[in-house]
Amino acid sequence: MLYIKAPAKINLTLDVLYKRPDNYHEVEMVMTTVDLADRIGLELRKDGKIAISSSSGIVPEDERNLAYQAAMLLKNTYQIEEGATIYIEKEIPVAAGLAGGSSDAAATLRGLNKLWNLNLSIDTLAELGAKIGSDVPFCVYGGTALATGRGEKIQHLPAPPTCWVILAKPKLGVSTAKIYEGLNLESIEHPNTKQMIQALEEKDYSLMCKSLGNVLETVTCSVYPEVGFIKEHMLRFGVDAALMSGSGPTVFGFVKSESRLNRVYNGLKGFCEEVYAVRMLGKRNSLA
Ligand SMILES: C[C@@](CO)(OP(=O)(O)O)[C@H](O)COP(=O)(O)OP(=O)(O)OC[C@H]1O[C@@H](n2ccc(N)nc2=O)[C@H](O)[C@@H]1O
Ligand SMILES: Nc1ncnc2c1ncn2[C@@H]1O[C@H](COP(=O)(O)OP(=O)(O)O)[C@@H](O)[C@H]1O
Repeated sequence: MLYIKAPAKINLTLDVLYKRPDNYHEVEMVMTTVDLADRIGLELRKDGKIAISSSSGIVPEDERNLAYQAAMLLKNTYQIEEGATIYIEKEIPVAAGLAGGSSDAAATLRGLNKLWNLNLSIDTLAELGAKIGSDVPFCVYGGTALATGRGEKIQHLPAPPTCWVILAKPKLGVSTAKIYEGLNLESIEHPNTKQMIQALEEKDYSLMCKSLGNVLETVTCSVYPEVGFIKEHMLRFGVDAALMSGSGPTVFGFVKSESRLNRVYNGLKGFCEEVYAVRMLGKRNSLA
């Protein structure tokens, strides 16, 4: 069995520039991977079938699964006769703004590239990934990047300064499409993407904290007040900065010291079931 790690992402910034004629939004986002990851196991099948099984209980195990779509895309594009059984050990909360499905699809592309001896470059895998979802190309590369277009154009950036990341997910799932739809383009408060990039280049922790911003946050908070409630409490318990990731509902916060990490973690655990304390990953994925 071949195992591939599929890490979650967080959005350090998420800006929307305009709505495109194809109904996607033109975005500008700084994204980075964190050490909260699904594990994808891949096994060769001689019968040509793609089969999915998952530890989650809630993600679909058929053609709706993004890992299944990734496998079929590779199989059809390169006329592969072999198949694969794909085991998904789910650690990343589902529909949480952490790109769990996209990361599973990206890991499947990287893994099957090896299992089926395709020798495709990472850029080719990222290009294919864009056909599955806007976040898949970033997840193919991992690390830290500026994503533009509908999210599929990737420019690599330096890793963020080291710190702890606390993630808290209220008990609800969010539809990304609905949140983008709810955005009022006239009243957007744009984050300072350039300043965030400068913070990464200079490894300036406090500038990174100051530059966090996500235009979807107010939309999700107005539909789900729990998200704002969690963010408020995270800040009150002592994180240096906090923000909702992607379309939500997960909120992340940064701290430097382990003692503060414990205080925030324990405080949040009092009323939120799903809380994680992880490190940024920093490093980009290599080919499997
Ligand atoms: C908001 C973000 C931020 O990283 O992440 P999540 O909250 O999903 O993790 C992404 O833009 C989500 O990317 P992803 O989840 O891959 O989206 P897709 O499957 O491509 O699109 C789902 C739907 O979201 C809307 N969408 C997505 C991307 C984009 N740039 N503009 C959009 O309007 C469209 O309505 C689309 O039909
Ligand atoms: N491998 C997968 N893991 C998680 N969700 C998946 C997967 N494949 C398809 N999905 C579907 O994709 C939707 C979004 O899930 P996910 O990628 O976890 O969230 P987000 O887009 O908020 O980051 C869910 O409704 C889920 O049913």
